[in-house]
Amino acid sequence: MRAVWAAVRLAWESGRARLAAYGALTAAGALIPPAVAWLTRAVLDLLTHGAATPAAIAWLGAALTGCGTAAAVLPQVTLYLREEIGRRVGVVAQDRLFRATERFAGLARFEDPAFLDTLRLALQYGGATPGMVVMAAFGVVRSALACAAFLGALALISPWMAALVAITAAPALAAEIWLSRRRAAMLIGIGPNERRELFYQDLLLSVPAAKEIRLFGLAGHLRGLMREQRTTANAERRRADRRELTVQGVMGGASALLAGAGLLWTLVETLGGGRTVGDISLFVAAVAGVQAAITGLVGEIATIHGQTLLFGHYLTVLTAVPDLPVRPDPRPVPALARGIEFRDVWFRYSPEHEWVLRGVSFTVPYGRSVGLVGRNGAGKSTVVKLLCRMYDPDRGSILWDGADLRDLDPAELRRRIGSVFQDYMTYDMSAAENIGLGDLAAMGDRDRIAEAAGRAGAAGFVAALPRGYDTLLSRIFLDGGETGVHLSGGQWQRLALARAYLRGGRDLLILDEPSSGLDAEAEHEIHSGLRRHRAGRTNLLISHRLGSIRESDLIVVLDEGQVAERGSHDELLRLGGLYAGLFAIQAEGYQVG
Ligand SMILES: Nc1ncnc2c1ncn2[C@@H]1O[C@H](COP(=O)(O)OP(=O)(O)OP(=O)(O)O)[C@@H](O)[C@H]1O
Repeated sequence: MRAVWAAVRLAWESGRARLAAYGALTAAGALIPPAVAWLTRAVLDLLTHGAATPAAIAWLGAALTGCGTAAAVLPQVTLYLREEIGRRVGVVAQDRLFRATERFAGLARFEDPAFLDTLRLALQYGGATPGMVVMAAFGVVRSALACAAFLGALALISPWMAALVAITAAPALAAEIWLSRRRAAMLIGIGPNERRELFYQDLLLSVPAAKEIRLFGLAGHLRGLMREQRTTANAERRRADRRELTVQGVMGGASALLAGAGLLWTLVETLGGGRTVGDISLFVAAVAGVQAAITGLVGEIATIHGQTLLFGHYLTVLTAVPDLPVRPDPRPVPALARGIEFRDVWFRYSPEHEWVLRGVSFTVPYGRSVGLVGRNGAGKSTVVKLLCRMYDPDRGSILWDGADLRDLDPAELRRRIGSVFQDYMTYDMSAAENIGLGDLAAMGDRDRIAEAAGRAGAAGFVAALPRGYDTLLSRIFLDGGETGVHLSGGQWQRLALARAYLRGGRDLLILDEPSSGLDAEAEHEIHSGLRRHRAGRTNLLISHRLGSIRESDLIVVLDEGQVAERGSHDELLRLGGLYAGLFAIQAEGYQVG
């Protein structure tokens, strides 16, 4: 009932007048068939008893014509309203769902397969279900009204028959509810298969994957995996369809037999003189009408039941507790004055995973540049994600001028940080938008965007694009009928850097492998720029290119989730440990002969 109520409220909030009009027209539509049956009976009885006056026939004819016209027009109007209500509810439901996902300040929810299944079902059914539930609820009212009107008419002729028809509806209702519960369980059960099928579909059509798929000849293999998921899901759907076919077939057959028996009985009674021709006409219409109404009623109730089970996933997402606890009265995030400290930080991505950070402690002092180095998988990017509070440490704390990040509002914290992530985004948007997304306030400020591009070494190639900053950087969309431009990896990386530069005077700049895709000349240029930009700014630079790290005020060496060494470049070389070893290997690689 909670889900039904939530769905109705959603529809109501999406447009009250439309919903009220739909309700009124539905009720009117429900009463037309019984009215027609009753009027037909009156016409037949007047004619067969020879008591018809022209005036009476004219009134009855006019009433029948009115009913016929309404019966012809109302379905079109209600259909339009139904579609319109569905569209409007869909917009509101989608908006609320995505707003709800914005409450997940961290990343953990999006890495939880069970939650992703729920999210997919919420997306799939959240928009359509409220409309369907409300329509079905109106359908219940319409069918109940029609049923009551026909049963009333039938009861006037034969109370026993009316009672019998009403009683036989109970098993049909129970059977339909059972079926709808099974169907909802089936749809939930095949959710993971459908999500995997979508994954293979996306992969097969994805531009970044296209090269490897073609070169390695993976298309057939992936298509097979996709079909496997569809076949598994289809087997479940087929089982549900067959179950419904059997149950509904038995129920339908039973009601047809009942109707036949009732008709026979009335005909026998008519032969004995107990009934009029009008009675027979009303009886036939009433039995058909009651059965249709009960079938409708049962179907609508089953729809409500099944849809609300699925709508439960939408409500689960809407009411899910945030993944990162945010204090109701978070402390303000002051401008950084002393520095950021990792204090004995332990972290793993979930209780099933190994520890990634094991007692990490170091400080990024205010105004200083810190380099973070280590082998692949040492935990460097994890440090970055924790700094941006995408996750909370399991033990220990990260302190912003002494304040635990857990006590700060993540959104406010992030406003103070500029960052280039290792897996930076490439947006299928214009060059200006690709930079402007770094600071929405500067999106319309072409001077600031151009300045950030200049500092990231992107101004030259952006200016050479067909429409400069307005060039669409995408080959998957058209821009005014023209295809966009495809950038090279290094060019994209410069735009990501420009995005970070656009955030300008943030308190902390984080650069995770900002030059990994650049050629030697560009890397030199970017690092000269970075050196100037980093000077006097609090920043953390991660790079495997130790040449770019060496000028950091402090270098922290991570090894298997622990701080193995720390010091300046010269100190670490003198130490002769991991850093010195890695540096020597790289330096050796640049020696000739
Ligand atoms: N989202 C995640 N879920 C589970 N495990 C993860 C996730 N991200 C990273 N890991 C694991 O955490 C460990 C550290 O990864 P991290 O990306 O921090 O390493 P890194 O030092 O940045 O490596 P690289 O130099 O290769 O970029 C790895 O073992 C990785 O498998």
